Amino acid sequence: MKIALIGYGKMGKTIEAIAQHRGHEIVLRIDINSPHLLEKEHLQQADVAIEFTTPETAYHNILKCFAANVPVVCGTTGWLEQLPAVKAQCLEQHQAFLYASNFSVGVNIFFELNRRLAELMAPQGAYNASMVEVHHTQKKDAPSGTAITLAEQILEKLPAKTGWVNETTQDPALLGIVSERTDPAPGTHIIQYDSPIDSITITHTAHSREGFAAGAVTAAEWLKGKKGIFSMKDVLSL
Ligand SMILES: NC(=O)C1=CN([C@@H]2O[C@H](COP(=O)(O)OP(=O)(O)OC[C@H]3O[C@@H](n4cnc5c(N)ncnc54)[C@H](OP(=O)(O)O)[C@@H]3O)[C@@H](O)[C@H]2O)C=CC1
Ligand SMILES: O=C(O)C1=N[C@H](C(=O)O)C[C@H](O)C1
Repeated sequence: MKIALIGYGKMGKTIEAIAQHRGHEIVLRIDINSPHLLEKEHLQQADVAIEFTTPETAYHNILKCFAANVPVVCGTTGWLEQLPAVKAQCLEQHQAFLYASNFSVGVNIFFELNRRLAELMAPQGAYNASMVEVHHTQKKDAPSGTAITLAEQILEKLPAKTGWVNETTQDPALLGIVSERTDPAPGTHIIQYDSPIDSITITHTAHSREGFAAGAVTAAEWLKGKKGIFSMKDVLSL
């Protein structure tokens, strides 16, 4: 498969190594210094584009892929307010788009555990839910995209919580998400349910970026030749 890498930073380089190891060819490496490579005549060399850039640039890059008729796998976080517009454009232009706040198999299983745990906790008024996410100091967004996905799942299942805040809170109606930045930290997410009697904690710890990158390559392999809007739930049949 021919892959265009949009964003050639920590994730772009890890994806390159895994994709090449699996026999794929990287036909374009696009970073902030090579915006001309986002034009149709270059992008259409690729079977699929994998986009890991910045919150400010993801939206524009994805629309460039649609314009070139290239399916796009996107892992950039911190631009969720533009996601509905991207999905609308994808459908209108009959394109293919797969977004995940986290591509690792482990986190996608953790998402299922989180949903089920919140469901079990819904009638248990004695417990208060909270979250901690830990990432490296170069991370631009907080809370992490993964933390927002986890929070949305909890809000869907726990009627006691009506919103989330990116700090500790004494308000029982709010889910507090604490963001810690330290090095090295590829990504840790901790969900806690505390009562006066006991606590339940579930944790996912990434040991490197390999899981995210391998998942993104798997998603690209899966997306090639498809049209529509997809997620890792489709790829992993969860
Ligand atoms: N969904 C998931 O599983 C994961 C998502 N992420 C997310 O992926 C994103 C990237 O992470 P990471 O690789 O660690 O970050 P990096 O900062 O290491 O890489 C981002 C890259 O994007 C480049 N870039 C900036 N603007 C543009 C542009 N307009 N066009 C093309 N490239 C551009 C940057 O170039 P320059 O350095 O020159 O500015 C840099 O090389 C983040 O949003 C992060 O949260 C990260 C890990 C997993
Ligand atoms: O920026 C990162 O590094 C990561 N970002 C994603 C997120 O915001 O959730 C996924 C992973 O946690 C690493």
